[in-house]
Amino acid sequence: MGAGAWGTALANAAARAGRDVVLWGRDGVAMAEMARLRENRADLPGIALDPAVTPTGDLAAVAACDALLLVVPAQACREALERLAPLARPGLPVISCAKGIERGSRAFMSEVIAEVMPKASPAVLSGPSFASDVAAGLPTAVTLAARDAALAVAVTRALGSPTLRLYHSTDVRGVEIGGAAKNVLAIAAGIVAGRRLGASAAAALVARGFAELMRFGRAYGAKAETITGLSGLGDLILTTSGPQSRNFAFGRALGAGEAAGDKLAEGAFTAGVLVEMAAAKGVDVPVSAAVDAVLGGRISIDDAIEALMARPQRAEA
Ligand SMILES: NC(=O)C1=CN([C@@H]2O[C@H](COP(=O)(O)OP(=O)(O)OC[C@H]3O[C@@H](n4cnc5c(N)ncnc54)[C@H](OP(=O)(O)O)[C@@H]3O)[C@@H](O)[C@H]2O)C=CC1
Ligand SMILES: O=C(CO)COP(=O)(O)O
Repeated sequence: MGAGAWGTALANAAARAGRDVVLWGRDGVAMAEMARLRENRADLPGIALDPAVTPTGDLAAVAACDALLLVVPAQACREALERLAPLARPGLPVISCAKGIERGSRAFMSEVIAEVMPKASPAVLSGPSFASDVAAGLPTAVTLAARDAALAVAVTRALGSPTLRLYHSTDVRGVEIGGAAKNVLAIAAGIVAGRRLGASAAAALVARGFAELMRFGRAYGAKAETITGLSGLGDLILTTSGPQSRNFAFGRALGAGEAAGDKLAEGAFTAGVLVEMAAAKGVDVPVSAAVDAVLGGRISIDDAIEALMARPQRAEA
């Protein structure tokens, strides 16, 4: 469910793993066009759809599947699931591939799934993986987590291929936290690049960003090995590395004083709720808080940088 860049890339990846794939998008006309062209021209131009992928706007075709990959933006997951819920069978594995936390409810995606489809079996797929890389069949490794260990292994087997390697885990919360938080930190890394603060500042940002990701993860029950794994450190490295990341590109435009464009930057939606959740547990997340304050117009970029540098000296932790 979700026929954007990542949904289309995962459809191709699943087909490459030998699955028959239904790719559902909410715009029936666009899906008919995708079926005719055998390409997602808007979000993944130049990549042919695998013959085993069937684009559709018909939700009933989704409900008939053995497993569902939920690949709409985090803030849209609840609405998408509410449309599907009346048609879905009990026990349907629902694998969240979105990277974010729901605003207002402060719910992680597995919690949204459990609320809207209490009889489904939730799982989460996350890790360093640009849609264009996965769609092109470049070697990629991600984590698949489900509280039900057997489900995590089964999905790993169903989606794994010579170019997509999945590691299984039962640390659902840890995998969700890494995917959501790294987007906020990627915006910060982009701002550093856009402001031309230099390679040393960029490295310091990633290291201190990782420290706050660790603290936040610990407070919300993540395992340390998950935060240091593919879905945490791995994805943080990828998305803070350059403008192929939309979150980084969004931050870079902000830092350079340019218009940010209209591509999805999940970190802009997650920053505020992440900072609220950190405050609720007394966790210090200065980089994310600075991003949130800049996005909210409460501080200028230059003042935010100055404030980060002027924080009281402390032991490194
Ligand atoms: N792109 C990437 O490299 C990766 C992305 N992700 C994550 O995957 C998620 C989706 O990202 P991505 O595919 O790249 O984003 P895109 O912007 O490319 O696509 C989002 C898709 O979701 C659809 N959509 C939006 N709102 C709804 C809704 N309420 N109901 C149904 N469909 C909806 C959009 O439809 P419409 O066109 O009609 O608006 C669009 O097809 C994000 O959380 C992202 O962080 C994770 C890993 C890699
Ligand atoms: O999550 C991603 C790669 O793992 C994609 O990052 P962006 O959404 O910043 O492009």
